Amino acid sequence: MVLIKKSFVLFSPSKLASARGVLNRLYSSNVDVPKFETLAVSVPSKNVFHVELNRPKQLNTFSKIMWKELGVCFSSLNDNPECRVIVLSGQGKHFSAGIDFNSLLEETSKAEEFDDVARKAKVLNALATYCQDSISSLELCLKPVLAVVHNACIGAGVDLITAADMRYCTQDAWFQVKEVDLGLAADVGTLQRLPKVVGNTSTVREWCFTARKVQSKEASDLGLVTQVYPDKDTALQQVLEIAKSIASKSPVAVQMTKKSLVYSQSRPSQEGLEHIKLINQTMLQSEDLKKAAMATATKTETEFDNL
Ligand SMILES: CC/C=C\C=C\CC(=O)SCCNC(=O)CCNC(=O)[C@H](O)C(C)(C)COP(=O)(O)OP(=O)(O)OC[C@H]1O[C@@H](n2cnc3c(N)ncnc32)[C@H](O)[C@@H]1OP(=O)(O)O
Repeated sequence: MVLIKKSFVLFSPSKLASARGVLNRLYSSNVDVPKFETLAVSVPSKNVFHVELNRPKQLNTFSKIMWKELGVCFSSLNDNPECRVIVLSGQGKHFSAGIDFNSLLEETSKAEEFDDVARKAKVLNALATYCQDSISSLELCLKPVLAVVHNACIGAGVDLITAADMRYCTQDAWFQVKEVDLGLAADVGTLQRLPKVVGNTSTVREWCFTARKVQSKEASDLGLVTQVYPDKDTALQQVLEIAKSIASKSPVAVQMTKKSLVYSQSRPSQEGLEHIKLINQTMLQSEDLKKAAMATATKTETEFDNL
């Protein structure tokens, strides 16, 4: 039960959730919200979009259509001026149980239609590209992506969250780079991004070579997640507050910050510095700089136009 001090009214969590749902629909009805079969997209607060993996019965496993829709979703949110920040979570019992085994078998068996190794390889290369592009769409999207993980986050789930900007989780969350147990080397981003996210190659290699479960505390201690919350509702509420704070800032500043961070993460500092100079020779002329500087100097609030 939650006490709302001003009116001394007691609201049950279910009433609060339903009030949140109403607000959610209110914002969603006024803006352009993409619709998908495997994802649920809503707008819980101004300029904040919430993308939920929406295959709860299948434990949010990655099917062919979900790979596709993730790419389309993040690309369309990148282009949507109303969207300034994205919260990513999963519906149902688990965040994600990784790739859908049935879909993996179906797609890899397409290579068997050919006798020749080069033709088979071309089919499998195209499959990896399809999945890689889906995951990379989070990184290419200029709007910060805040992932909220609960319970299991396995295989492709880890690929997905390591392409997000920030990660948060619940106490019951656990992570597993499971691919070696399936006789695979992970190939859609974990091996490239996880060592950079965590910054500890020895431990990351242990996770990848042993496929052991990494519990939320270890994930937090190692920096895979920024914060551990007691449960999913609390996690979503708190992360939404962080998202709202980001959404209130200049979208020019936020998006160019992401562009520069992503560009610089695998390049020498000097190249990153040249890159941001080129960006800012334009962006320093934006009205956002004047507005933000004035608001800071006068200790007032300001609003920025969508970008
Ligand atoms: C080009 C390639 C690109 C990407 C490659 C990515 C590789 C990966 O993602 S590797 C990881 C693959 N995933 C797994 O190995 C997860 C296996 N599942 C589990 O460990 C568990 O099921 C669980 C996720 C921990 C959930 O446990 P629990 O809550 O106890 O539920 P279960 O009873 O075990 O499962 C319920 C139901 O779901 C089926 N299922 C589970 N995982 C998958 C899956 N990945 N694909 C398809 N189906 C899955 C499970 O078999 C059960 O089915 P029933 O019919 O109800 O028995």
